Amino acid sequence: MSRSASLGAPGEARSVLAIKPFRRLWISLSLSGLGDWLSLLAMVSLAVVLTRDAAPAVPYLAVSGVLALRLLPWLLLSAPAARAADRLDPRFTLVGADALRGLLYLSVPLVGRLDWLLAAHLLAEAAALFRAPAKEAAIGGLVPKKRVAQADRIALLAGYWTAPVAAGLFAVLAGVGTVLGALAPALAGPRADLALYLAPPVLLAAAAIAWTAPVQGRPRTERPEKRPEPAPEPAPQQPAADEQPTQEVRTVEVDPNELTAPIGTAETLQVPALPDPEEQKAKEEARKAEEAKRKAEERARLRAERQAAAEERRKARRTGSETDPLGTLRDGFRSAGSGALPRALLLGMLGSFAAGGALVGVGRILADRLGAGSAGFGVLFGALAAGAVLGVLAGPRTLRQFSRRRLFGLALGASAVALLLIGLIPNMALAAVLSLAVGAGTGLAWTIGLTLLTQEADGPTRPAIPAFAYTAGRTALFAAAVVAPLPALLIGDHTLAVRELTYDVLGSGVVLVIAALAALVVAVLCYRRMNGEPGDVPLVTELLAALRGVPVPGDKGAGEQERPPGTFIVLEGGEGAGKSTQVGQLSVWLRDEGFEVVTTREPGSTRLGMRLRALLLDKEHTGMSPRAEALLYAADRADHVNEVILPALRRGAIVISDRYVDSTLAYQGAGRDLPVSEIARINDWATAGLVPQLTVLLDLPAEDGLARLGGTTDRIEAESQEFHDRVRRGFLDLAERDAGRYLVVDARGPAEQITREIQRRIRPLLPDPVPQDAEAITGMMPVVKDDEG
Ligand SMILES: Nc1ncnc2c1ncn2[C@@H]1O[C@H](COP(=O)(O)OP(=O)(O)OP(=O)(O)O)[C@@H](O)[C@H]1O
Ligand SMILES: Cc1cn([C@H]2C[C@H](O)[C@@H](COP(=O)(O)O)O2)c(=O)[nH]c1=O
Repeated sequence: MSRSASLGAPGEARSVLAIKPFRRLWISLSLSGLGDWLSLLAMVSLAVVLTRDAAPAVPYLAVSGVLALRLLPWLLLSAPAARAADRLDPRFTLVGADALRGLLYLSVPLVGRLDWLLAAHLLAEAAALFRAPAKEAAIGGLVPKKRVAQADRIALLAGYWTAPVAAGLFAVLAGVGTVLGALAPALAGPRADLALYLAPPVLLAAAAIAWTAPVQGRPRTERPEKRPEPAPEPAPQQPAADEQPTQEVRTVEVDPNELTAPIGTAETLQVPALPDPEEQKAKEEARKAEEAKRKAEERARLRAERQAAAEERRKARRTGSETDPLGTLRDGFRSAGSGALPRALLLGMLGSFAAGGALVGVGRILADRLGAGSAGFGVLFGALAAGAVLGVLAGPRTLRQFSRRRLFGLALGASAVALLLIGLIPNMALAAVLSLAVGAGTGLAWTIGLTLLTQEADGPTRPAIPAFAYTAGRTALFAAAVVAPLPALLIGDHTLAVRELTYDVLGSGVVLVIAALAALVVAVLCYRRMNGEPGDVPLVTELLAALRGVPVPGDKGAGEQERPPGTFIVLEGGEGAGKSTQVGQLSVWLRDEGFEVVTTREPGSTRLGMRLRALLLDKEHTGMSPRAEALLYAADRADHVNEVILPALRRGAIVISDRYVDSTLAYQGAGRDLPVSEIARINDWATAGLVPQLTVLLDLPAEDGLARLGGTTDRIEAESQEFHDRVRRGFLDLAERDAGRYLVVDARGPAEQITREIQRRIRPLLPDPVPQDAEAITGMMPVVKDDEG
């Protein structure tokens, strides 16, 4: 199955990053992302360090508070912040927000008090909310319109590849700080931890680079959408007030024709001096009237453009995870969460993020209990983030031949088991390795889940799915991280002693065990929902075959041959039922979805078939013996399967055939009154047992279908009304006997409605999503940071 190229393909990323001004902005965004992660780690760590000597409950509450301050402002204040940021200059906003955050985070270890830590963290988080719309505006001003989507995605990636890097740096510096503290007591203490001072310079560097990036210096609300046509004659006078660019636009190194730019100067008429004052006055008045009219038109055009731009922004807001997370969640649950499969996918994805969130929430305290302090937290966090990135990247390539749905459930289960072991075995090295596994399972499940969820969604709601999933995932992760320290506090730490053996029961460990068990239940539920039907190939058989890269033996539906990987769909029905119409509609839809689709029909889709078709339908052969007729149709089919259908299915294509075996069973069996079982046997042999996964029967009274055809009739169409009635009943009998394989549709309805009904039935049969595209979708992996995702 072929799929369209992904936005995130490396070649495309390179081509967007080749735009120098954007590259500079991207470096700034990446540093800002790095600073985000570093500051989160530093604040959580410092909160624990500063409260070490307080009552035992305080460190837990402090960690919970720090994490809550990352979640709540984003959830509740993003929309008003975005509205305010729309009025600000994007460059100043980017620079100001990062510089302010840098200074705030620098002040926190210097002041060294929990109350200031929380206040500064809140202010910094609030400042960060202004960055998302500014970033959006900046990107729009730096790259050609057609590249904006790619640039957005690449900017988003900056938000999560930086996570493991930040955690690694944090762990190393925290380790170095510990060693220095041991060597020189003056360098010990909460304020001396080097890792706490890393975020500020990184954020300040991000601000400095954003300052030098040629970001278009105008608020988003004032950015015109289109470059105007140059005026035919340059005007000597000033344009009207609302035509003036609000600020000078800096030159950027991209194709100027593709960029947005300010409205140009107004056009005026050159008026030659005339000797006759009356005539001159009349001409002057006409010129003024003309000019007033032109200005009014220009103003109306500008107003319409602004309204359209504002409307576009409002629409974007509705799905904007960064600018309206609450709205995104509300709309997303409504559109993506209906149906058993989407619900199971969402439950699994959010469950695994919540489990990962629990690890983030108790990670710092757990690392302390395991004697690894800030460095240990950095390692746990880094392993979790690196695992998630690996899971996302490897997801599409993992066990390509294995069912994605089963793999989704298995990835969730593996992640839950790894978390369970972290909770049960209090060992830092093991916890680090297992955190990597938790992250990888979560990342893998995320990739698969998001792709399946997108595939399940209806066309119009589809584009909003990644933003929704990202917002929901991030909310689940942070909500779990905020809550997790609280039960850990209630449970407390205990030591169990059985003779000489002791076992440390850590409150944070118990929380992880509880989270893991909940995640395991979710994994089992999802696996059962995803696992297809009874009679499917057993899991172990499929897994072993996928690991060895060989076809699955004994797969359901295999006849004399192994079942090819593609999908075989047949449309059946009487004359004029609308089969060709629906084949056309379905192929357009599926090609749009990125699948390779082969449409075909019987009789007459091969060279031999064309000759057979001519023989069969030619009225010259009226009275042909029914057995000869059945055999000729079977002969056409044998050639058709061999030449067209099987090769396409082996390539993994979706084959949609207009008529197949059931037509012979209905026409020659019921219509000509031949024994249906004998015809079935002949056809089974002719097709080597190839049975479609789905047969759509378009059911229509025979006279209605024949009336639709009009014009001349062929040998079969010209048969009596009774013959066609028997054919119709023949089809309905077949459908009744094999209901699982059939979809019977009332073909009297409008064609569009029929298409939708068939689409609903086909969707679950579609092949598992294939890698390349999944990468485009999974660029939305939720991350713990805020604005770049
Ligand atoms: N749902 C529908 N409602 C009304 N007219 C329809 C509908 N679907 C198709 N038609 C019209 O009916 C005629 C026959 O449609 P179509 O060729 O798709 O049917 P068919 O089943 O492939 O016919 P045949 O049996 O000849 O292969 C065409 O003119 C088509 O535009
Ligand atoms: C496959 C098949 C077809 N027929 C009949 C049904 C139709 O009258 C023609 C095919 O023409 P269409 O308009 O292209 O559908 O052939 C049949 O009698 N038996 C068959 O197996």
